Amino acid sequence: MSLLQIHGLEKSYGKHRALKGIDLEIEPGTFGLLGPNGAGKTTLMRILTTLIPASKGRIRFGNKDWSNPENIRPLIGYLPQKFSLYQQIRVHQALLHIATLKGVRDKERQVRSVLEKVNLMDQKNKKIGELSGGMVRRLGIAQAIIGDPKIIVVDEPTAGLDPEERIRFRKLLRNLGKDSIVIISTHIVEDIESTCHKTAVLYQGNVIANGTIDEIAAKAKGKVWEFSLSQEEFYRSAEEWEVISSHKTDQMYQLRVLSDEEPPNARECTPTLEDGYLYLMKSERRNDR
Ligand SMILES: Nc1ncnc2c1ncn2[C@@H]1O[C@H](COP(=O)(O)OP(=O)(O)OP(=O)(O)O)[C@@H](O)[C@H]1O
Repeated sequence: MSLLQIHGLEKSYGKHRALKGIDLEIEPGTFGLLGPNGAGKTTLMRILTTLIPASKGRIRFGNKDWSNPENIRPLIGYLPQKFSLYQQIRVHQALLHIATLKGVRDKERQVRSVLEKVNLMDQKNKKIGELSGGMVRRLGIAQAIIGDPKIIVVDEPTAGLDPEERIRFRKLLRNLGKDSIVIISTHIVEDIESTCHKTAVLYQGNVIANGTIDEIAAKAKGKVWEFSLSQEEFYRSAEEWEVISSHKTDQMYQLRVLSDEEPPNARECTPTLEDGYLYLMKSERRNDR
């Protein structure tokens, strides 16, 4: 399957430059877009899904080019962050309607197949208003994958889901990545870690890192430490550290911190994606000052 190639992509809203020259090559599989609020993730996804045009730059997939959005739309499936459909319509009926809008042939078979993929067969006669939040997200994926799009774009996939639904939904995204490009945009690091092969980190309209999960995690190599403090020490000195997490064991507090220098009595840790991401953010913010 082809690569999705993004070159020199820029987007300005008036004077504000939301994307400042994005270069990315995305291969089949699950790909993460990670970044804080305002980094430009939604803007990039809206351009990818042809909802808005870029100000500059080029996107290509095989011999198809985004300068002609009509040709691109059948390639794309999109699950926006705030997805909803009429509450009174039944699941099966809603999907048939979407299949019609997408001009899909063999609608009944397609709808059956997507219902099976997202595990909603048992709910097919339920009204949308009767579904749980997790089921609505899965219905969102079902409508996105009708018509077999080659590129599936998912915004904040697990926002508002309970832990069990979150796990189920991540598994579904991994499965979709077996035969399409799945782009997942989020600021929830765990979603990317448990779903994606590769990820790009966006910050203020630029890609500041791009690589495998291990490569991004390794950005914090030699900077992540664990050590214990008594309760008294914890209250006195925790503020001095850039704490990633802390938990209490008996009378002690165990801290995981980011630090360029080795703290006293600390043990160096293998960085996770979250550590790498936090270190990248810390470095960028230091440069902004
Ligand atoms: N329609 C618009 N008009 C003006 N500025 C906009 C518009 N849409 C986005 N922006 C600005 O562009 C920047 C990037 O926004 P974008 O929504 O793409 O970021 P994001 O990474 O998706 O953030 P979030 O996680 O908060 O959705 C922000 O500074 C935002 O205020």
